[in-house]
Amino acid sequence: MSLVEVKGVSKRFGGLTAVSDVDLTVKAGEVHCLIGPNGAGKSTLFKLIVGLFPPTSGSILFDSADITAERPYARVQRGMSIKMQAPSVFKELPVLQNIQIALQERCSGAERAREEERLLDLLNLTQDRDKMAGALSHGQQQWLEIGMALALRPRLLLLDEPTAGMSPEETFKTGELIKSFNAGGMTVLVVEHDMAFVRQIAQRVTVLHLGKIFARGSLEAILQDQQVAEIYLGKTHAH
Ligand SMILES: Nc1ncnc2c1ncn2[C@@H]1O[C@H](COP(=O)(O)OP(=O)(O)OP(=O)(O)O)[C@@H](O)[C@H]1O
Repeated sequence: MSLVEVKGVSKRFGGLTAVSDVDLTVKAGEVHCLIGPNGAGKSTLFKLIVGLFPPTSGSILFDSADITAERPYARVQRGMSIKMQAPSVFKELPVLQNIQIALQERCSGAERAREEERLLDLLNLTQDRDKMAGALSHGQQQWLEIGMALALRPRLLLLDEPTAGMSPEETFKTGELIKSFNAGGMTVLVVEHDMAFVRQIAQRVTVLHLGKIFARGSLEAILQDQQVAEIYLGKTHAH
């Protein structure tokens, strides 16, 4: 079953077509990675799916409902949760309070207390619960923000370059974290540059290039495609 269907979507900024007639399906229960060289249109497509931009043309379905005209908050209510590229935790507040803010809409009382503990444990932040979020390492801040996105118990978790600025160890831990959410049934769509990370987590991959779908399938199949290697892999190391 498809959870997200992007149908013939384009996005133009003045004379520039950032996303051009894209069809993309994210199946329920999969980890799907969106890859491609700089400027390929990945972040734009991501923002179209979460409703931060309206498409110039085309439609977007979530769980078979047409959400093309819906605002981001309505998409969140349907079960989407997003983590943008730069961490945006409340740095001047303790870790626990960041989690509490994220949970306040969904639960209260004893249930909230249980959820706080579950999330802190999942993110490996139990020891750091009273630290100011701004005092955490960059990787831990990214995890805290992923935890805040998870507080909504989304059906679809959308992550834009979740490993940006992370050490290889932090990147690996992030991959294991994503795999554990997915094992619990969550669908995950990730924009990512780091191919080792994509290999660690992706069940299916879509390659964007110059705003168009260039290839899709398993990472193994895509890596055997010479053209993908030329347009993407040759450049990714320079990123
Ligand atoms: N708000 C905007 N206004 C005008 N042009 C934009 C806007 N957002 C993106 N673009 C342009 O659209 C194209 C695609 O950009 P986008 O950020 O989606 O690519 P990307 O694949 O995410 O790149 P990167 O890997 O560098 O983040 C680029 O040419 C970019 O300059």
